[in-house]
Amino acid sequence: MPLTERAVLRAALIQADIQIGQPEANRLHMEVLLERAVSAEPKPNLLVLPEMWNTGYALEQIQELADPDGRESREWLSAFAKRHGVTIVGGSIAEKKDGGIYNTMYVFNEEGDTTAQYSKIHLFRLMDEEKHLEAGDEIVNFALREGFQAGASICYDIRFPELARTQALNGVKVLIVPAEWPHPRLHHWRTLLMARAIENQMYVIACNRVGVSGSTEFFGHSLIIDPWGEIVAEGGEGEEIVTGELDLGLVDEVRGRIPVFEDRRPDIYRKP
Ligand SMILES: NC(=O)CCC(=O)C(=O)O
Repeated sequence: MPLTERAVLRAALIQADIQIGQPEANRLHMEVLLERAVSAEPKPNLLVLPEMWNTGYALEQIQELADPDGRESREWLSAFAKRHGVTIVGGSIAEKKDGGIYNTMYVFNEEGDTTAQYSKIHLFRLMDEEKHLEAGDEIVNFALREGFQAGASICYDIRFPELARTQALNGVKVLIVPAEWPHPRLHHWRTLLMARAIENQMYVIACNRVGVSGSTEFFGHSLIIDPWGEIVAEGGEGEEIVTGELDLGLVDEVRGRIPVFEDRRPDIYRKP
């Protein structure tokens, strides 16, 4: 679908490798990649990092490695957002809070203010998350631009269509998904993200890590999918910055073309 003169948002997804259990090395590496992203022409206005970028899945040591109240990660991301005048969806980090560890996303606006905080609500048993982490219990939406609401979702969350649908019903036009999603489930990753975009007629922006951790290989394939289900950008399997433009008018246009939200029958869905 051709872009018109309408407002666009330029997104850059930081498809990075992550060193397991090395928060300082990971922050320094992310800084290099973020600097590279903002020096591109045209400059992006939205940066998205992958899931658990500070520690990776170092769950056995997570009590010692997690960032207390996310303070260090937040200070650094906030300063970066303000310095470069960009919005940052800070992937997620291992955050130590109230005696537990959460898989938490922070969002910063162009002034560096925190505009949202979301803790992953569906913990992934195949990677032992439920043994070491606490689940969040709140759905989080936030404004990226006036009239352009985003919904937070982390990795495994995309297997639960109720979440994205609830967000769409509450005005969300773009779903943002940091991930650490490995082989051999590339087909699931691409299909689920595509389905969330098409069924909810929303943009989906998903930033996955690359690299190997123990016997687990992460495949990247970060994606920007438009509300019609077209792929705007897709990464390969190596480290890279995946960029693409979001046409802020396209969601309403697609929702007008096929009026899915008007044709829903919630009265019937509730019947046993
Ligand atoms: N980090 C995750 O939540 C991984 C989810 C995943 O791999 C899946 O298949 O679901």
